[in-house]
Amino acid sequence: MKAHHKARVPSEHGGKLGQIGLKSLMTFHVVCRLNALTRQPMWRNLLLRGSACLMQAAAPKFLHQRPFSSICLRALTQRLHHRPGGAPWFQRHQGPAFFLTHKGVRDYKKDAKPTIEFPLSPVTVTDIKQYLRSKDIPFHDGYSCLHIPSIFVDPSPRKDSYSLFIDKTTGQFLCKDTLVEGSWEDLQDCLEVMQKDEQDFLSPRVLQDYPESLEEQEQRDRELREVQGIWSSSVPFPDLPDDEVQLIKTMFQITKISTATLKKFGVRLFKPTKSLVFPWFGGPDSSLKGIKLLSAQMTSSDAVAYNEATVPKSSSYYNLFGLSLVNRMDHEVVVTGHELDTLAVSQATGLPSVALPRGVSCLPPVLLPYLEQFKRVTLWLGGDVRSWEASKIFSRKLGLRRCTLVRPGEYQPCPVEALAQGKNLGRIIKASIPAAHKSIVSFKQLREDVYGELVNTDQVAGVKWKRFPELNRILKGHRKGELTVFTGPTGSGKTTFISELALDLSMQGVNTLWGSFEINNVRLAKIMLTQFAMQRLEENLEQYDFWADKFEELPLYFMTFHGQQNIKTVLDTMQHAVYLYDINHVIIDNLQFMMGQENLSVDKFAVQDHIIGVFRKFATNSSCHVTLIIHPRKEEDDKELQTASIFGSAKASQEADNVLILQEKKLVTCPGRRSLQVTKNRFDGDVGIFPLEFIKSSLTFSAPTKGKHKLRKVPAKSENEEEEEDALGDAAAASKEDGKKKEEKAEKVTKTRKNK
Ligand SMILES: Nc1ncnc2c1ncn2[C@@H]1O[C@H](COP(=O)(O)OP(=O)(O)OP(=O)(O)O)[C@@H](O)[C@H]1O
Repeated sequence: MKAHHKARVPSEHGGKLGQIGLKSLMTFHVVCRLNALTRQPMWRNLLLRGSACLMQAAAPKFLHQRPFSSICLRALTQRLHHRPGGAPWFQRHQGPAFFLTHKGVRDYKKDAKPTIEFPLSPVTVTDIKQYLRSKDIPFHDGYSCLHIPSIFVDPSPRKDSYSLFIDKTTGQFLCKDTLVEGSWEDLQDCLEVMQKDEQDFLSPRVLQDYPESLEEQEQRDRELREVQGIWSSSVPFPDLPDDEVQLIKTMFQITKISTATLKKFGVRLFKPTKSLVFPWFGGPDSSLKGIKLLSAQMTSSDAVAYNEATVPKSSSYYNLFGLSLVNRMDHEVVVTGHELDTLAVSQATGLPSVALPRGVSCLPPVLLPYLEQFKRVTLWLGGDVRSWEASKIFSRKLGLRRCTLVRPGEYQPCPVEALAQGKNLGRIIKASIPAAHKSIVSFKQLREDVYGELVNTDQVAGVKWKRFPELNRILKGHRKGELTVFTGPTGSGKTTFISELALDLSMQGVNTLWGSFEINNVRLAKIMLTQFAMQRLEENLEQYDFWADKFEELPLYFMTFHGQQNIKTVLDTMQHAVYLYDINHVIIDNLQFMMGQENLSVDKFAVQDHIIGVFRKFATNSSCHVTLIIHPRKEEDDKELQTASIFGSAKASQEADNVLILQEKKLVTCPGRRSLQVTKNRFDGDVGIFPLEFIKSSLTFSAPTKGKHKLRKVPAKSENEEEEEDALGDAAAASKEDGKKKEEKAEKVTKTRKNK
């Protein structure tokens, strides 16, 4: 059971399910409108407003280079399978609009891809409250939302129902009675219309009843059929023969979960793939909105590895599993990171429990209204450091004062494991610690944290790169809350390298936000997709859809800024993305382009220092890693870059936790020889350098193995070059122990060579 949590991360592309017969499920790509906990889309015409934009990799405009307005801000949260030759996304959204008549024409679109706006000037909770007061609208100040009486239901029969929730951070609203939702501006519009026409309420039909396009309808129907098809051919546990139930329970290592619990939560078995089926019931009629399938597989170390797949796809699967069993009067809930954990908590404690749809990777704000009723929320997301970090971040969204956290550890694994080990789950929950912490703490309060860091050193060191083992040896991993400064000579491949570095992390579930100020997002996507597919897709166009579909699955988001930007706008957008998508890594490429050229002539160092300070603060406060690409000072042809070569004052390297330099060996006759040098590593001090081999066809930099590297350099190199490369190779291999020494050796060799 050790690998239990690691195993929970859904396999990159659906894993086993895809291979063993659920092909249609895995390749099922639709434009869907089934975010049915909340979805009755009422989206304002996004193209009317906005400046900058967040965009997910899934957006077809991103992948297919369609013309689009650069002024909209949208985060596409739905899957979209768009084939070249198909109708461009923007055409599909020219569907019928509904017009409200005040202030001229205002159109509401039935948008098949719900988009989340980032307002020009972000709304604050004070603005919302002031506005509500000015309109004489009573409100309750909730944890994450303000609650007001719904304007979409007749107020006369249900006077005290505060069923409309306004997100305090974004202003996004949801009426839980009718499932009408929209932006803060949408709500203001509705209120204005209502008051102008002296109405007590608006019919939700006004905002919902307009036809969707044929294509949208077909896709939706297809998806529903898929959900219903799988559901109806799945068997409820009580209907299965005992020996089969036992077999399945053993397979999933849930022998302690009773059949009664599985029945209570409506879990079924899909026999063709031996998958557990978790239903998503939602909407006012509690109908079936989607399903999650979970398959289990034994690993070589006798642990169980889980693979999961959802319909609709994970980016629009908004099921808080267990919510349908929660009573309106329940004031306490245990939030888990997995459906099986929710079964375990419920069975062992009788407490209401819900599971997050995408585990520890994110808590979408769209779910927050459903958690408002709880006065106490216990977050027990798993048994590893990642779950612990996620619970701290999620508790901020949920409101610190009502949250308590179960600290993972040897004696407190994830709930289903705790149940298997015969632990007292009720006691563990009772012992959970308050999320709100005072700013002055004693060692007594810290000692558990310190102990946790000592026993989980590997997890604390962060996410390991799969393509850059040498970097793992030096930096130990990619950690939240750090600032990395990356530099290298002009045109040396900084963007290309960081693109692969970030891609590697996002393939391991690190939610990533790109701010590419120099090259446009289509070019960037092309580079990343090529690196992802590890081949020239130009020559294999028939494979494009295959790779694009997989690429869409990555938690990658892009700001659509280009060229000079106001730092506050950039920062607001980053903050917004962190709230919406639990971003863990932001890449700014590059500082000089973002600052713009005109600034450089004023007090460029002061401006740069200010910006670096702002990013540093953001990284720390948002527990988010920021990678900042900075152009070097004027490069000298015959000199390697040093930390001091970073453009500006010393602030960049002082503030940074990590300083990385892409070195280009100018004197080496063979072009393209690059190496990556780590000159600062605040985590454990190890520094070092290792060679990179650029593979042009795949645009990848993945470091060659030492043997391979040596083999390659044999024929056409001079003695000195060989000597130098040996030094670099050795430095890489031994960087764990004595990175500094080897680096010196490499430098010495280079210097000797130059002097000659
Ligand atoms: N090691 C390499 N050898 C040869 N060509 C490379 C190498 N790395 C990247 N390139 C190519 O060099 C070009 C410039 O790369 P890239 O834009 O990543 O550099 P950069 O350092 O970010 O540039 P800039 O200084 O303009 O920001 C691209 O066409 C890329 O494919």
